[in-house]
Amino acid sequence: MLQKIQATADYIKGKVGNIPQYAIILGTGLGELANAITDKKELPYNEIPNFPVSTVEGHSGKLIFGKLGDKEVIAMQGRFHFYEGYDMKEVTFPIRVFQALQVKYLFVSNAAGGMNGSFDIGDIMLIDDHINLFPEHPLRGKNFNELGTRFPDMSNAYDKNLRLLAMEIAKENDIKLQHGVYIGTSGPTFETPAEYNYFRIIGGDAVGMSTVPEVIVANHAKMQVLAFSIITDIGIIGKIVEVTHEEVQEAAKIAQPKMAFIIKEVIKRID
Ligand SMILES: Nc1nc2ncn(CCNC(CO)CO)c2c(=O)[nH]1
Repeated sequence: MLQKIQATADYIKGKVGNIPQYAIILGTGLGELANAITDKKELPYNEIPNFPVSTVEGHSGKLIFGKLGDKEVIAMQGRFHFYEGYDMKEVTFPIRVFQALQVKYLFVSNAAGGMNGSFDIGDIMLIDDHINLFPEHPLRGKNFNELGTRFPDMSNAYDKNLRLLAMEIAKENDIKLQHGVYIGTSGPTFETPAEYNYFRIIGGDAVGMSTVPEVIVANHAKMQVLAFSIITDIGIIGKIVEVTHEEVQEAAKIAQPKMAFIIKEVIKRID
């Protein structure tokens, strides 16, 4: 695995030269932030050795290098999901490549179902913490000490200082910013009413099918992580809420400019 990671990192370095320390994962319907990147260089996933290929509508499948404001960034336009059939090492392979490229900060976005009654569709939820309900763990198996420790600490998986900065920026710019716990599930089915109630009872504020594996590996790699969910539908305990991928994409599009602004401002103010 280490050879594959290094070969992919070397390929990317050969293609784009200097490597930024900021990486962004753009989730469903969240391509807006990519439009804000200037001096772009794009690498389609299918041209990058060892990279999986995204199969989900709304996940175009390319690495974008460029500037967000005056900071160099790497953006993943399209991510890999466990439900597509990739194993957790494949789902998180891009994070290992970012680690090999010396990326220090990972910004993650996703579309998620709201479970907190105070949320509205289109809200942005700053992720404070997660509950991992995936059936497979990205760190299961042999641990490579050069990648990280066997038993990583997860007490600050969503970096507190970055979260405080994001909240400060949202307040300064009158952007409503919810916050809460993200529940990561395998999908591809949306949750049943009983699962929905279970997720809420165990402390979830939003539910989705991504983010948790990437954040675990990013913490293993000692990256600082900041993550947001765009709330695309709101379930209410006891009320059946029908969800479609099209509605998810539509709702995400509405909220993404605000999320893009916050991430851009956070990157601008770091260091
Ligand atoms: N209720 C609910 N609403 C959601 N909106 C987005 N997602 C994340 C899943 N996203 C999939 C399907 O849109 C595409 O990756 C979910 C979810 O899992 N549950």
